[in-house]
Amino acid sequence: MERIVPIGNGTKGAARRWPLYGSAASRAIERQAAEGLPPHALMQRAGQAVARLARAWRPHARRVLVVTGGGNNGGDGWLAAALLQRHLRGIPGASVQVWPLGPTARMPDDARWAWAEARAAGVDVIEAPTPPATPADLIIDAVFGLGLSRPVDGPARDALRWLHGCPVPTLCVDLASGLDADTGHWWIDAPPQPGGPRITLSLLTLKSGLFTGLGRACAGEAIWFDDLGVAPAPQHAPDAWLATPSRWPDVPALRRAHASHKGSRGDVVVVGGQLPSASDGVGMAGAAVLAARAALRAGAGRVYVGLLNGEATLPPWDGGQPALMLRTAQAVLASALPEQAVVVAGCGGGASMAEVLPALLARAPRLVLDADALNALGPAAREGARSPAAPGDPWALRRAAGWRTVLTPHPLEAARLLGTDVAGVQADRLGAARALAHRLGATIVLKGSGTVIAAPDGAPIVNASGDGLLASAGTGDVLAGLIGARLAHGDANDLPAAIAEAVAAHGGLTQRWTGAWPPTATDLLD
Ligand SMILES: NC(=O)C1=CN([C@@H]2O[C@H](COP(=O)(O)OP(=O)(O)OC[C@H]3O[C@@H](n4cnc5c(N)ncnc54)[C@H](O)[C@@H]3O)[C@@H](O)[C@H]2O)[C@@H](O)CC1
Ligand SMILES: Nc1ncnc2c1ncn2[C@@H]1O[C@H](COP(=O)(O)OP(=O)(O)O)[C@@H](O)[C@H]1O
Repeated sequence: MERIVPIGNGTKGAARRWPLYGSAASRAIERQAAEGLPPHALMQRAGQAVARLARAWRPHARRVLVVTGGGNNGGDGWLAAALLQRHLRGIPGASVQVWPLGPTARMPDDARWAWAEARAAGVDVIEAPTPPATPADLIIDAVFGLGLSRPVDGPARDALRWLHGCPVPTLCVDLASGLDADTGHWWIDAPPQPGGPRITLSLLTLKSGLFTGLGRACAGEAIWFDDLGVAPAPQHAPDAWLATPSRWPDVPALRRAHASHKGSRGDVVVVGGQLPSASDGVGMAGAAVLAARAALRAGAGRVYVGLLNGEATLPPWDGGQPALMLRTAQAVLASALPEQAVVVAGCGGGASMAEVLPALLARAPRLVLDADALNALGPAAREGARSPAAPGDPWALRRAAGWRTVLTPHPLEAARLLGTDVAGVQADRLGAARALAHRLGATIVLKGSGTVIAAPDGAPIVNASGDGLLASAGTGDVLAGLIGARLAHGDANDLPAAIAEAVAAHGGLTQRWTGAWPPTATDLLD
């Protein structure tokens, strides 16, 4: 059994990728494993793992309530109840109660066997439609796991609303009941915020839905994993990969590179940051400066900022980071920077972004598109790869030339590109990122809790670092700058993996934060 998140303090430790599986692949792995094992072996291992973690997490819990459903997730709960009952037997005041939601008569074989074990162990079964009045020190949520793929209503919904709002430490078996294993969609019409401390133990496989969408919000403070002694066969391809942690930027390696110079670290140019004009008074230069500062902080050799709106007066320098080279976007376009540097375009670009975007698409072999550059993408991008491509279609030209295009949308920007809404994107973030990657032949970084990095080929990567402290203006600009710096460092043959390093490092910035006040985007770069 291993703890997967939160990532330990050794964030610079060995990078490890975990395979993530959806429900179909998990079931296939389970079927194949079960064929080679004695009856009920997997459920026995699952129940043992649940009981072991429950005891380790809450060693002083005396009154345990196990809430079970009618499938094998419930079966895991029944067996854990049997084992905890044996462990607590004879301790004054100790009790293990099971509250089954719905009839136990039609349970699958494994679960029926576990139910019989629990009855034989003498667990107390609550036969009531309403939650037990007896207080518990620990709740085990074993209602739904892989088997949930539609909204929960009726008595089950009421019970789950009670369970999730309960201020009692709760261990979720496989998944918090209500969470979709594939997507991280939440199937209950009540907020997924846990009422008390909570952890989740994923069994057999790590499910994709645990790490993106509402997965992390529902799973609690830690996600544990027990593979039940099963190694998936190679034919079971992962649906995604969990990336944790990042070794980049590798400060010791930069220190050791005695023969290096600023040119060998690579150049980044940020094009964006609309300066306020006399007519509209709207300025967003700070976003471009944040991206540029992030690129510089992460070790890019030279960082330029091309600010938009030539009518306005260009600030002479950035007082916080005078090493940045400020100029107008027109000056950038008049130079060879689009060809030579990694171009990060869009941060704070506003409506002016549309004026420079066509030139950047046509000239920049390494291009990161964020924010207003995404909003300025024309119908060619929305329609995606056309066959045959219209003459001059920049996307077709970029694909043909093997140029690198990275898009970093947040869910609303992704929704605009896909012609859907935020709910549509969030309901299946892996699917949305894959769809955009296919459509554009580009690498997509779909931001949010469990950022998804998807290329046109291969399984997406899901980022495990970061938390709610990132939810403030400007942190996305910082990410765009970090991705720019990572690409400028070279050695990005595996583009999604290189981007995942930058995304993981970005999330790691909040992990280091110890201040009493939440950090601003600038604080993250101190
Ligand atoms: N069989 C085994 O040996 C193993 C089983 N495992 C456990 O088994 C789980 C999967 O078991 P199942 O496939 O039986 O699925 P679940 O137990 O997750 O769910 C199936 C049950 O939920 C009910 N249900 C589904 N959607 C509902 C809705 N919207 N409203 C009300 N009821 C609903 C179904 O009628 C059925 O009773 C895994 O998540 C895991 O916890 C794992 O421990 C691996 C080993
Ligand atoms: N709850 C969260 N958990 C993890 N990461 C988050 C969370 N909220 C925001 N982020 C991250 O913060 C960044 C916000 O980016 P974005 O929405 O573009 O903001 P802005 O445009 O203001 O900079 C993204 O990298 C996103 O993944």
